[in-house]
Amino acid sequence: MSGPSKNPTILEKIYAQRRLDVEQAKATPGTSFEDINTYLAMGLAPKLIPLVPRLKTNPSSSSTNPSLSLMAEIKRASPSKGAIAMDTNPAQQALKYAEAGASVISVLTEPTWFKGSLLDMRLVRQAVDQTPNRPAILRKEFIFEEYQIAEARLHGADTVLLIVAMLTHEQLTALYKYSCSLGMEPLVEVNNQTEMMRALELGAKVIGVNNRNLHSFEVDLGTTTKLVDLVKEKDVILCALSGISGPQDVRVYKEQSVHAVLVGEALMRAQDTTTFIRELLEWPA
Ligand SMILES: O=P(O)(O)OC[C@@H](O)[C@@H](O)c1c[nH]c2ccccc12
Repeated sequence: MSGPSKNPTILEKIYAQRRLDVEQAKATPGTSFEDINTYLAMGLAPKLIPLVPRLKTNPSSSSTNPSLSLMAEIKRASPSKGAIAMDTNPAQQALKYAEAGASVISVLTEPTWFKGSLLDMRLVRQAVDQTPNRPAILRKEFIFEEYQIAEARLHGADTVLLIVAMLTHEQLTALYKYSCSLGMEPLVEVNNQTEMMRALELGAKVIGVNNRNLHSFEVDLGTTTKLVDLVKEKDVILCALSGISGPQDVRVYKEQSVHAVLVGEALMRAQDTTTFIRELLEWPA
């Protein structure tokens, strides 16, 4: 990302803070990059599952009229909404997501604006570990260094988010390769046509279109729709991210052959998570 600007956007602010956080973690005895690599080499990271096949199965995928897959997010708070669900227990919430049929559980690990942590992600992973056909765990984070990817793997992630808008071509390529080398196909996030072209050039197999512009916070569900044609006939799993609140939103994406939706706030606020998920995706009871 370009240097500090006078009126930094929220993405720039988070990025600047995350750089400091990562420097501190790397300088802390016990969590240096060398330590993390040693732990990984010792085989201390929990076993992973591959993202692509997991995204292709959901409670309706064997029916004649299959629905989309769900990436369900654990999100306590956000910079645009403030507190969302401060008292929700991530492990309990994750179990509900798993039992309802989510393919992926996304866990925000950013502490300052999203009030998340690596511990949240680790406990989510432990909670769903023994569930049948467990969901893949996504580290939802602002990633700019290999260190954060190694950390994700050690703490039980199966995949990580890479935000194209935040990374130079060199960074994006290196981080994508590194993540794949650890067995994790990343979710590559784009917000417009130029970014989509970059994701495709990279060879990304799972691409998420963020309907929320991370600089301005504006949400437009049509952002995904506009980019659908660019992945037609390609071996890419296309996911719509952000601002999805009801079955009508999902139905539109289904008609456009979007493969998955990532939902945070609406799930965190739902009174009855299980029923909400079934209705949202129009899955069989
Ligand atoms: O809560 P929503 O509107 O359903 O959105 C979820 C998710 O898409 C959003 O949390 C998100 C998408 N990309 C991100 C990058 C960083 C942090 C958060 C995000």
